[in-house]
Amino acid sequence: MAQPTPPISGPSSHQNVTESSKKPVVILCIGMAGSGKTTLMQRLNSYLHTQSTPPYILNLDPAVTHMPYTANIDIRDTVDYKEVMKQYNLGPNGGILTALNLFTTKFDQVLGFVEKRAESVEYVLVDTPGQIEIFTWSASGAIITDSLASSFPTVIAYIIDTPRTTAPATFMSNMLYACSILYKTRLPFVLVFNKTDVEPHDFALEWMEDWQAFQRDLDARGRDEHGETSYLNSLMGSMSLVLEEFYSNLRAVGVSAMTGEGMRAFFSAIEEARKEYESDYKPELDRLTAERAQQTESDKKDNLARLMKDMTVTPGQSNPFGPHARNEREDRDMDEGGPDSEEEREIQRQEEEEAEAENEETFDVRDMEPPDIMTMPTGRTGMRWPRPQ
Ligand SMILES: Nc1nc2c(ncn2[C@@H]2O[C@H](COP(=O)(O)OP(=O)(O)OP(=O)(O)O)[C@@H](O)[C@H]2O)c(=O)[nH]1
Repeated sequence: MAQPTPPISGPSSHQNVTESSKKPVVILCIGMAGSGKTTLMQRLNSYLHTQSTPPYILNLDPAVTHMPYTANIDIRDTVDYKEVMKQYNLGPNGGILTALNLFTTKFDQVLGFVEKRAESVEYVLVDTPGQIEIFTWSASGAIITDSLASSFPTVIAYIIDTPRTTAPATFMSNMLYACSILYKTRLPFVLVFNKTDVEPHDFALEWMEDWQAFQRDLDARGRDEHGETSYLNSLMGSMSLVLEEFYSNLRAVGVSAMTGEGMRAFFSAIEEARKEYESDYKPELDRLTAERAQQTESDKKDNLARLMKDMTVTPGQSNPFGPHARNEREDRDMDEGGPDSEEEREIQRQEEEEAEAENEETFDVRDMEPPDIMTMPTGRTGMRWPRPQ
């Protein structure tokens, strides 16, 4: 497991930034309901203020009733999820999801605002809906995550309620969920064991580092009356072995949103995750973008080739443009200085004569002196102008 070392000083000390790392790091706070996302957001916000690097804050939870910090952009200012529930006849989860969908349609504008502040902020904090699956398994959640990740170094902070994860089964469920989010987003990941003021997270670190320790604790708690391990325990034991690989790619930190403990370790882990974004995620993103651009270019060429082929007629086929495709004929006429058959030349001559005659008439009429109405002779018709030829 990747263990961050506490930094010498706070986040403002990251002076040796490269050109690309000048962009703010987006920290997406994701976690089960009640894990402490909102409280942690408040703690991170106040910590960053003490470090003189106030963050830019986005709130994507339309149902949050009490927010102990002020968000720069708040979904609740755009969509009222209760009104959405009423209008669309939805339950609370449907209302939250629809509100998020509606907000996502304007997310390019949100990105624009964040980009405007990119030079002046180091961190963008994003709070997500309490119902974790609304964000992690919805199309709008994926669009928001991808949009942020394609514009800024983006890191997932997966927040875990430590006191409620001491049971091996709960721990395993939580880790499997984290694993699914990691594989879905492929973004750098930090496991944040929150509420360490109530329960230190050492047990979790031990379970993650040593699957046998997990197995031991599992066995100690989960034997039946005959002293045998249950099927579920064997399954979890096997899974912990499988998850070793997953753990080895993670950073885990313990924090207390309540007391502020662990903030330096948290930002140190975020900095490592940012580097991982630059070294792993960004090149892959650039490669995919280049690949897509190349694909679009080759699609364009294919379409053009197909179009040209469609316009070229084979003998016996009718062609609305005559014996040659229209553009081909025009090109040929221009290249060769005009039509080559006697008939075509005659047609062209007639056309030129007609055009000339027309021009002359127009010229005559336009260039004549306007008549003096008073001296104009009037005849039976009263009109002698223009002068008859
Ligand atoms: N002791 C302790 N309590 C905490 C800590 N962080 C959060 N809490 C408490 O946990 C409860 C849930 O915290 P929230 O911040 O509302 O959690 P949330 O994940 O935003 O909740 P949802 O909005 O429902 O998803 C609150 O009662 C907090 O006071 C912590 O570090 N230590």
